[in-house]
Amino acid sequence: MEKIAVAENLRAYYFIKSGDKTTSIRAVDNVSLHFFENEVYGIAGESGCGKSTLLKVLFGEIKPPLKLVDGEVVFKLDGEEYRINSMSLDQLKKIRWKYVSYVPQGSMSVLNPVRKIRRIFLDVIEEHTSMSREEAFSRIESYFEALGLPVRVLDSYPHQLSGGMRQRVTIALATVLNPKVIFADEPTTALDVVVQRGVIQLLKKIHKEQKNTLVIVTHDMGVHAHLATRIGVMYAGRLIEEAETHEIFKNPLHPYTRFLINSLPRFGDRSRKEGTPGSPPSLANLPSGCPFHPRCPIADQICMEMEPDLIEVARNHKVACWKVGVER
Ligand SMILES: Nc1ncnc2c1ncn2[C@@H]1O[C@H](COP(=O)(O)OP(=O)(O)OP(=O)(O)O)[C@@H](O)[C@H]1O
Repeated sequence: MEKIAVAENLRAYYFIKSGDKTTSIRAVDNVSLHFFENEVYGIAGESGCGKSTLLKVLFGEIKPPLKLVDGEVVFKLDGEEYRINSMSLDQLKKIRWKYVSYVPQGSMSVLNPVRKIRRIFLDVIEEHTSMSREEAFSRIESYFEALGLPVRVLDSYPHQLSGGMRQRVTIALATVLNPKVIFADEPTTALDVVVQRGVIQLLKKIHKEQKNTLVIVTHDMGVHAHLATRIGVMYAGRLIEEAETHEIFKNPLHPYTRFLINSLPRFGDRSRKEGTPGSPPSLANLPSGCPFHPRCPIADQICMEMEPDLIEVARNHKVACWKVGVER
């Protein structure tokens, strides 16, 4: 399988000024990963672990107070290399939508409230292709039909749609030009379970037909189980475990990953699920050693003192934990 994007040693911090003091929030800290062509890569972890920030860095959307302190992201698109963190906004615009697209958290932010949906699609197609207006209209309608979305939605304004339909329209918009890579940030959050299922089916359908790379951020391990080929688990701005999805669920090695999986409700099990005790640390003031140690049931002295590296402990299975192989 070919790699379509490689990120090395990413460090991205928010620098917050208050008086003459500047606090750095280390939202992404030394993250290296890659994505293959035609895979679904799931980024998991609780709220505040740095998932959305990582997605922004991967997409090249870095604005103050966020700053890329170290590392770079390289995409390989149609045989050309793109070092996106050193590209100008104009250069980035040329690859966005057509090659790399982004579904941000909250579907309203990308849908212009004063334009009908058809017009919003037309704007994107006209800006990024040389299609005639007629071709664009027919492309939009046939894409809606292919995705099983009602064509009448095209004549609505965003606020006239339900939250679930808006989210599906946002996903359709991000994929209408058949991009090679799609980044989706919490696409199912804040939707009820039935609507969530529709959004997951839509993402699956698009991925199956377009064979692009989908990178999906969600705290919901159930969504990852349904969609992802591989999963990277984030904690305190770091990648702490990465493996193929079936391996993560069958053999989770990091105690944090086990917590995430154990807190998933199981079919037919009505017992109350235990969440992970405690909450993630402040990224402005991390504990010493392994950042998970204050919440970890198996932490010992070394975990309090030294941070473990992310290492490959089995084929395609990486974990950052001192205790792996010592105690399960
Ligand atoms: N614009 C910002 N300015 C300052 N700090 C920020 C900003 N955006 C995010 N942060 C901080 O960066 C850290 C990581 O946030 P991020 O949104 O990346 O996490 P997340 O895992 O995606 O969580 P969520 O699902 O809640 O968005 C958090 O501590 C958050 O408070």
